[in-house]
Amino acid sequence: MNSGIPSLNIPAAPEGSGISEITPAEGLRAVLDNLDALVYVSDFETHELLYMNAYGRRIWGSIDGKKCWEVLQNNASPCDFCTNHLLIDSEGNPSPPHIWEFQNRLDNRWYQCRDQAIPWIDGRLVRLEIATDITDRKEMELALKEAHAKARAAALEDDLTGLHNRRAFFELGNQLLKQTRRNGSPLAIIMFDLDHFKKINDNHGHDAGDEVLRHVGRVLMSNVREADIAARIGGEEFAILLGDAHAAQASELAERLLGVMHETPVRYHDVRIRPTASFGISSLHPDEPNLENLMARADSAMYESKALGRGRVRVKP
Ligand SMILES: Nc1nc2c(ncn2[C@@H]2O[C@H](COP(=O)(O)OP(=O)(O)OP(=O)(O)O)[C@@H](O)[C@H]2O)c(=O)[nH]1
Repeated sequence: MNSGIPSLNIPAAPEGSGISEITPAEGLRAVLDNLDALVYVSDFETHELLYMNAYGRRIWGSIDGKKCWEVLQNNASPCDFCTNHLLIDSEGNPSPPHIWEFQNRLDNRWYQCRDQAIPWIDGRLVRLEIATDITDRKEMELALKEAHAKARAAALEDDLTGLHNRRAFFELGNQLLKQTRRNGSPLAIIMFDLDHFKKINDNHGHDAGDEVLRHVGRVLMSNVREADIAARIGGEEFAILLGDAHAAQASELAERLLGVMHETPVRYHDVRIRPTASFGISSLHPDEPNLENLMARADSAMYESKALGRGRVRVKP
C-alpha cells in the first residue's frame, strides 16, 4: 500500500548501529504510525487525502482516493468549519500554524488540532493536521464549569425559600437598575416584613416559623413575573423589584400578595397560621443615585404600614 510518505532525504543510520538496512522512509513511517495522535495530509484545493498515519486509519478507516471530509466527518461536501483559509496569507503563502479545539462528529471525541499549510514534495500546497485527543481534559473542564455554576447558584439562593438571597438581590438589582436607566423605563420596588413574626415562633416553634417563610416564598414565586427579582433579604423581610412597572402596579401586586397570604393559611401539624405583612412601595426617580436610595424610601413606607397597624400597603412614590 502506498503510505503517502515521500522518500525524504534522511541520512542513513550510522554503520554498526544494526539498523542500516532500514530506509529513512520506513523509519519515519514507524515514528508516525506509533504516535498517539492523528496525522494527515490533504490536498489544499481538492481535499484529497494524501497521507494518514496508523492512529487515524484505526479510527477513521482507509483513505484511498477519498477526501478528508468523507473520511474524517462522513460529509458529502467540504466541512463548513474547514480551516484551510486560515493557513495561508493574502498572497497564498503558508501562515503560522492554526491551533484550535474541535469535537469530531464521528467519534464524538474532542481534539486539539494543529493545522498548517506546507509545501508537498511535488511543490503543491497541502494541509497538514496533527490532532491530539483531549476528551478527558474537556470532560474535566465541563464538570468543573458545571460545579462552578452550581456553587454560584447555591451562593445566590436563599436556602429556606428558594428565592434569591440578599446578595443576589443586590447583584441582579443593580443590573436591572442599569438596564432601566439605559431604556428610560420605569422601575418599582416592594418591600415587606412579616408582622409579629416573633409571636409565630414563640407560639408554634421555630420550625413553624420556617414553614411560614417557605409558604411566603411559594406565594411570591407563583405571583411575580419571571423578570421580577423576588428575594428574602433578611430574617422575615422580603423585597421585589419590578422592571417596567410603576408604583401603582407594585401596589396592586402587594395587595394581591396580602390577600393570598390571608386566604391561604399555612398548615403546620394541626395548626393553621395566617401570616400578615406590612408593605412599602416606591418607584425609581430620574435622579435616583442608587438602589439603596430607592430601598430606603420603600423601607420608610413599610415602617409607616407597621405604625398604622400592620397588614397594609403604603406607597412613597
Ligand atoms: N423561624 C424563623 N424565624 C426567624 C428567621 N429569621 C428571623 N427570625 C425571627 O423573626 C423574628 C423577628 O422579630 P421582630 O424583629 O421582633 O419582628 P416581628 O416579631 O415580626 O414584629 P414586627 O416586625 O414589629 O411586626 C425574630 O424572633 C427572629 O428570631 C428564620 O429564618 N426562621
